[in-house]
Amino acid sequence: MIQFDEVSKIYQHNGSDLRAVDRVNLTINKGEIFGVIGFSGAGKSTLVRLVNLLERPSEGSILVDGEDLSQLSKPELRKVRKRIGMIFQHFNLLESKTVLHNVAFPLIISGTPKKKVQARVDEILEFVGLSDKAHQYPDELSGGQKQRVGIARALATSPDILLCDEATSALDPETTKSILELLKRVRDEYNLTILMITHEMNAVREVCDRIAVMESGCVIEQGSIFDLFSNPQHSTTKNFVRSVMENELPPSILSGIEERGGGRHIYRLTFVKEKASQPIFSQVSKRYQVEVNVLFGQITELQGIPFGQLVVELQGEEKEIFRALEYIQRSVTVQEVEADAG
Ligand SMILES: Nc1ncnc2c1ncn2[C@@H]1O[C@H](COP(=O)(O)OP(=O)(O)OP(=O)(O)O)[C@@H](O)[C@H]1O
Repeated sequence: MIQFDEVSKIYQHNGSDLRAVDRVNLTINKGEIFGVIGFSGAGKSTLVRLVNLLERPSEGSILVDGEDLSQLSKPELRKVRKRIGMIFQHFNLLESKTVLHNVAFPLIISGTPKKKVQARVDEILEFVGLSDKAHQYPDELSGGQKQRVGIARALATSPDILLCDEATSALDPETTKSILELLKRVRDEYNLTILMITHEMNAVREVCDRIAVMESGCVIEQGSIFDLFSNPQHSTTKNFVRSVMENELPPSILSGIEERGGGRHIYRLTFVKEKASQPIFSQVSKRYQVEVNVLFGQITELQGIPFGQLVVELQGEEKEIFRALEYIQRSVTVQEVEADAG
């Protein structure tokens, strides 16, 4: 478990304080894949580097499995760092060493006996699917293969925590997918806690259990993937969600309705799991004197679970519309669209 308690990192910039990380509170549970998303400069890299004390907090404390690493002596810290692996956007491999040597490196410097090194490297290269590349050099590998080496190296010392700093940002979408699947397998098979930072909403959507959104050093919103995708509160979160799911009513449709005038009863319905495929509208039309006009919608998957959003206009007498709404609300989340239509 990783706990951030009122953590700030303050740099000096042109003689004044720059709060790269600003009073952050976060709890990342054991075995969880936790994503931190934010635009460039939001403070994500600084946040992740605070976990293994590549940066020291200026204020607050970070507990790793209940232990405040900033209180440890240097030898103690070296020991603890073996429990925290890290992978990077540009892989940071030793170019003059083979794949085998790159993965063995953290084991060798921590004094692991030679026989054990060989066995562990074999095992971990097999896990990441690179057994046949053991004697090749990084520049003979694709980006995805290099990141697999990065992951193998990070896992060599059997850590409990894996920190991922924009691990898929240099990769094409297909390779990104395969690396994210590998990270999921890492969590599932080794029960690691994974903290990944990224500016790609697609990456967090694929693998994360929960996410935090950062802006100007602060965590502005956090929650489960479902919470943040179905009901983002902050405008920055809405922008990220929009980058992977068109969930706003297109202006052309909205202005068409406005031109027709009269009262508008437009709602966004969010369907999750099995409810995404329920024939709810035929039920509504049968039970109430209401017409359901679907304006816009899509069904997608979040972590393999159906997730849909529909924007509908309900037409009929006010009283009937409200009764119909009450019925719909028993199955799905309903929001009025006017609030975020602009
Ligand atoms: N060593 C440093 N000294 C001074 N300022 C720094 C230092 N490291 C980061 N910063 C500043 O802290 C802020 C947050 O930077 P950080 O790299 O953590 O953001 P980020 O969200 O990871 O962005 P990116 O994705 O572009 O790396 C930025 O304004 C950056 O310029």
